[in-house]
Amino acid sequence: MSNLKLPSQLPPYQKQRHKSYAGLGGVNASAATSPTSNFSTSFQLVVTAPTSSAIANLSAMNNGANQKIPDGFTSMDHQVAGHTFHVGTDEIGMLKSNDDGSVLKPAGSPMCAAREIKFYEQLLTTTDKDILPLRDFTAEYRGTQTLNVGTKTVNFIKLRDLTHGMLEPCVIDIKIGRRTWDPLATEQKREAEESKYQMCKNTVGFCIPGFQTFHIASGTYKKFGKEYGKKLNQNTVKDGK
Ligand SMILES: O=P(O)(O)O[C@@H]1[C@@H](OP(=O)(O)O)[C@H](OP(=O)(O)O)[C@H](O)[C@H](OP(=O)(O)O)[C@H]1OP(=O)(O)O
Ligand SMILES: Nc1ncnc2c1ncn2[C@@H]1O[C@H](COP(=O)(O)OP(=O)(O)O)[C@@H](O)[C@H]1O
Repeated sequence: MSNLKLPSQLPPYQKQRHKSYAGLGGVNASAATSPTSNFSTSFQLVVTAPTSSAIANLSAMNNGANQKIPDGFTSMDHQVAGHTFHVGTDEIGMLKSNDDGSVLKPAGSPMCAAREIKFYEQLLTTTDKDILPLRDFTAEYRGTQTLNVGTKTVNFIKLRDLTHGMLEPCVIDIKIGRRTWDPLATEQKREAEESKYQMCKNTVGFCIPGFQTFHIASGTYKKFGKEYGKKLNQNTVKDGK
């Protein structure tokens, strides 16, 4: 019999080992584990849901360039995929709030933002027994926040940082599903999506846009990006090599 015990003060996301879940639309799952704490695995899921025009208007502010990380925020240390913030370029990416440590994700295109926000808002109030279990697989939603970034006004989705409190988090972003394009996607987008991660998506039904591992012996991280993930196949994906 094992005498290993979970520390009672760990937040819920560190107590659970979750399964992955495939939803109706596109699904991204980010998992974070820390090699220096027992049983600390969590998943963050982003499930797309139908659009809403009110939310679409909110995110419509997100067009254009920006050059500066707003005061009170930093770029994310442990981001393994998705859009990243590059000071001096037009690219807007994830931010981390200095006050409560929340992760701020740029709301993106109006349609994607609307779906993502609607999903999180539905999840707060739903009584649907098919949707409720997703709460256990999803980062805590903390609303939206509008920031002035350079000369632009940008809307962000605010989430709890799944790596919060972890000293050396190992993180993986898993994109679930064979089909990663939207029913309303253009032919061009559809073709682009179908040409990526083919060997994984068509066989195991998911792909890995990025991950990082921490090596205790050397005290360093190893990061693997989307170009690495695109080369994985049904065999190599098992070990990530
Ligand atoms: O070009 P890539 O390879 O970075 O593709 C982006 C995707 O990254 P991936 O390679 O699938 O991990 C990326 O996927 P994630 O959001 O990272 O899951 C988006 O699909 C992105 O499209 P959009 O700009 O949000 O409309 C995709 O961008 P587009 O090239 O379609 O504009
Ligand atoms: N709640 C979160 N906590 C910690 N890291 C996160 C969280 N949400 C996203 N990330 C990090 O940001 C990356 C991009 O997030 P994702 O939701 O996939 O964005 P996008 O939809 O732009 O691809 C993930 O790979 C992960 O590293």
